[in-house]
Amino acid sequence: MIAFERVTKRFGSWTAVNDVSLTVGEGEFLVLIGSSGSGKSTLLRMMNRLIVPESGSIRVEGTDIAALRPEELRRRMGYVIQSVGLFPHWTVERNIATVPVLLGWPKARVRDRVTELLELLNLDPRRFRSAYPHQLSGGQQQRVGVARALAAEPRVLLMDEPFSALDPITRGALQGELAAIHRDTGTTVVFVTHDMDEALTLADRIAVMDHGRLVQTATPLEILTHPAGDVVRDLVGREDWGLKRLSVETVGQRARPEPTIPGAPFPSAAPLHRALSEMVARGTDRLPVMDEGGRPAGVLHLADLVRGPATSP
Ligand SMILES: Nc1ncnc2c1ncn2[C@@H]1O[C@H](COP(=O)(O)OP(=O)(O)OP(=O)(O)O)[C@@H](O)[C@H]1O
Repeated sequence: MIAFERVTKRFGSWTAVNDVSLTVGEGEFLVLIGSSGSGKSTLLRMMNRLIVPESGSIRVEGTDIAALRPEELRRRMGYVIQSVGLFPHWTVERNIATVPVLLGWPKARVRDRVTELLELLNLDPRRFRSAYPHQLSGGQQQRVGVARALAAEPRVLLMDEPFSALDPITRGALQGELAAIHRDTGTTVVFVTHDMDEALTLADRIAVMDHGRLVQTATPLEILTHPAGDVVRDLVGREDWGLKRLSVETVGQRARPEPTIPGAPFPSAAPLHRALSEMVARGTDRLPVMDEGGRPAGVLHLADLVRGPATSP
């Protein structure tokens, strides 16, 4: 879907991105992570030609983007940034409709799409359609920003620290909404963050950057169990490594196929660290598990949380 081959970008004598090769698969959720100044945003902005590399090639769906007009490329890619960047004198509806209007969609189709997106992002269309950005909370503005980026059904969504200015509750809610949108639409997502918990929650694969170089690209579980070096180890953090380890596997992956037991059933899709918290809260060492259809799906034992692949902080 997106292929970087030996891409380098310099600003004067500073090499912001250094000889990076990276492939993002169709429908993949790739998270770029690294310390401040490591080159994440520069790498992301090269995907929609906001920044042009010195050398190397970037192909999107097989086409070298150097051969495409930037506007054409950007209309095919949604882009969400931390500061949202909504047009202040436009209503929510007009903000979301920006690209569909540019593309000449009929009015009724634009209106239906805005309604659909507001509902998808949990914003009541009756209340928010005609509101102006300054009348919205930060979380609501960010939801509108995501809706706007999705408006013309882009195949790629580029997101640069989109939720980092939000409080933890709103941030968690938006992460959940984004994960659902990704699952339901199959949109390819490239997401920049410096928060490892956010990366572990959202990513199919995590690409770790350090001083302009790509130091590891791997699944969340591999990043945790086989970090490529101290840079990755430090990003993961050594203190609550065990809880992070539990956050990348689901209850369903560890539950035993046993007849269910009394008690409120716990969802099999939930991460294991939530099950641990639930056991502590309930004062129990076993939880009945249910699948997405509400059917019994075995029992999770406390002992199941400490078995599994070898660990490596
Ligand atoms: N337009 C520019 N002119 C000069 N230097 C730049 C420019 N843009 C980025 N840089 C430099 O390139 C390096 C990488 O910047 P980039 O924004 O990609 O980092 P980042 O990993 O996204 O950082 P952060 O997490 O702080 O946003 C930094 O040292 C930055 O100062």
